[in-house]
Amino acid sequence: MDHQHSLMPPAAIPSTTFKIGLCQLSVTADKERNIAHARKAIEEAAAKGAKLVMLPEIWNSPYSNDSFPVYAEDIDVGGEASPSTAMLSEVARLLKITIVGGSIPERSGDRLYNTCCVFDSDGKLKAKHRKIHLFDIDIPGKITFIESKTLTAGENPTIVDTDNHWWVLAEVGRIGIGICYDIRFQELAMIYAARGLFLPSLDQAADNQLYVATCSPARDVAAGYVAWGHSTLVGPFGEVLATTEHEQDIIIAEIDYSLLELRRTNLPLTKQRRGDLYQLVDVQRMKSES
Ligand SMILES: NC(=O)CC(=O)C(=O)O
Repeated sequence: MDHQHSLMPPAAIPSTTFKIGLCQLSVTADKERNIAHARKAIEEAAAKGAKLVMLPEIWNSPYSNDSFPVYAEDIDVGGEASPSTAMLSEVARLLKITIVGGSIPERSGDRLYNTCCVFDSDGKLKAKHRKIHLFDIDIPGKITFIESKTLTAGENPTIVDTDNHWWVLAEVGRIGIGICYDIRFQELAMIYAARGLFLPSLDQAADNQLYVATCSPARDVAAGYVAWGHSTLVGPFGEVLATTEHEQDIIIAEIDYSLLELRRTNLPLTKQRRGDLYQLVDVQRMKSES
């Protein structure tokens, strides 16, 4: 008897759909509470069927230059040095879900980054995206925020290929990661789209024929930086599939790959692009191929 063959899973056709959960979290100065609170929200999203769960930017700490060094964690060391990522890894493994862990302040040597960790359904750290475009802005009379006072910019776009376990019966596809201000730089979404991406947490859904999921902290008017809320899932025609208001909330919505394929067939933008007239250079790919 061919034992290896007998261990093969029964033939199953993976579903083209899966549910995503966007956890619009309230964030406080109490880090332990923030971690427990995020865990509860992830569990709730998974209980509602989400196979991919997303958190907002800086969910374990107030969003301020004073807080980043105090709340920062050494992700590479892990364990007690990084209670936030330890929680994400554990809950991803226990619930068999993929987590795009918003972002937390990361300490690496003498540098700090604004970093998103992605965990697969075995709880393994699949990718770490360090915010590429730092939020250095000055709107007179309204807001000045200079992230580069404390943070260092990341150097790479991040694309994650998630698992496709036969027992899960749905993969959550190829994900491109962007953190907040990264969303404003369309070249990043274009690079992600050019790499055949399914689901970036970035903008420009219709232009690049992608699903786009954005996840914000809940609005807190007493905070130093007041987030907008309104976490949203947008489909490949630019259609808003699910959204919310300012308050804490969990959005559960469906992603369907077959729709993505259909849209790309209906409007074959990739084939019609006039690469002979203009070109977007993927520096990361060029580096890795040279
Ligand atoms: N926090 C950010 O990075 C940016 C932001 O809030 C915005 O682009 O607006």
